[in-house]
Amino acid sequence: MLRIAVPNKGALSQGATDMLTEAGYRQRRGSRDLQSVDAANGVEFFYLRPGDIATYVASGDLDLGITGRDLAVNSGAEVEEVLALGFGRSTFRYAGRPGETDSVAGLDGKRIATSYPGVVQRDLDAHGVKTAIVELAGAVENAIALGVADAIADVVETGTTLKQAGLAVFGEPIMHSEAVLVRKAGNGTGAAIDQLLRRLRGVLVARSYVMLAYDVRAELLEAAVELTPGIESPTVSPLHREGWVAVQSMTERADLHRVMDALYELGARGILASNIDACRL
Ligand SMILES: Nc1ncnc2c1ncn2[C@@H]1O[C@H](COP(=O)(O)OP(=O)(O)OP(=O)(O)O)[C@@H](O)[C@H]1O
Ligand SMILES: O=P(O)(O)OC[C@H]1O[C@H](OP(=O)(O)OP(=O)(O)O)[C@H](O)[C@@H]1O
Ligand SMILES: [Mg+2]
Repeated sequence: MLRIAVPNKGALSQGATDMLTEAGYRQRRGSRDLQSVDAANGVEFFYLRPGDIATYVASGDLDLGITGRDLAVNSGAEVEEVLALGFGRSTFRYAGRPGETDSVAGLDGKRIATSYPGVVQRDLDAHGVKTAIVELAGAVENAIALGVADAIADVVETGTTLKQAGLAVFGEPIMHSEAVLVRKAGNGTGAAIDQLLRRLRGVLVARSYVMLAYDVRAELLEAAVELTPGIESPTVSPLHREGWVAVQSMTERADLHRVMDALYELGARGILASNIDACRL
């Protein structure tokens, strides 16, 4: 059986469970279950704290894990990314009181509070700055006002928490993160892992593409296909109406309305977009 670690709670938990469910895997029934078996697919899931997952996977006890890229780096565990999963996106940034601590060089000799000391130390070393790290479990934005640190480094998603604390980001983003599938560094794959990867890639494609169908006069086909090249090649079928063809092509969701408008202006009609529920490419 393939053994896979999944976040048991927190910012990545629901996204991970949703993605595995869409990929056809049976997930745990209750939010307190620590393990579940999907016998039909030959997979056992272990629900662990997201920050611990890279450590379990690096030890070789579990084959794969879903965690945050920032959490994996922070752990220092020897894992490698197999697939980026497109949810749980965040940036990791320095922040301080505007006008007080507002540059990375200015951190020298100061105190920085964070829940991700591994990520921060790596970045401070790269900048050649010596800064005392104050490790806190959370609500790091309070650390400056409460006098335990001069600056912070934390996950920023919308920026609302920083704004409410009167803090501003400075320096370049330390890292961009999202949920990732990891395996022990140097481990190969096998048929079972390859099948899981195909399923997860199928979910990513189904989420980011739609199936676009339209009718167009045959002489406009080449111009239309330039707008909708698809992934491999569009399907073109004859229409009963003389001189017209029907086209089907996978189109990126993010681009959908621009492409539909351009097709309409070109002369295409009956332009329909539909969701893809699942796919294997
Ligand atoms: N708004 C957010 N807050 C926290 N983490 C986020 C957010 N958006 C995305 N993430 C990502 O989620 C992961 C952190 O999840 P985790 O469950 O450890 O944090 P949490 O939801 O703050 O839980 P806890 O407070 O119990 O630690 C990181 O990979 C982080 O980049
Ligand atoms: O940019 P924003 O959208 O405001 O999101 C980022 C905030 O969310 C997280 O905190 P969380 O709610 O997990 O609390 P914690 O600090 O106690 O972990 C993170 O640590 C930031 O504080
Ligand atoms: Mg948190």
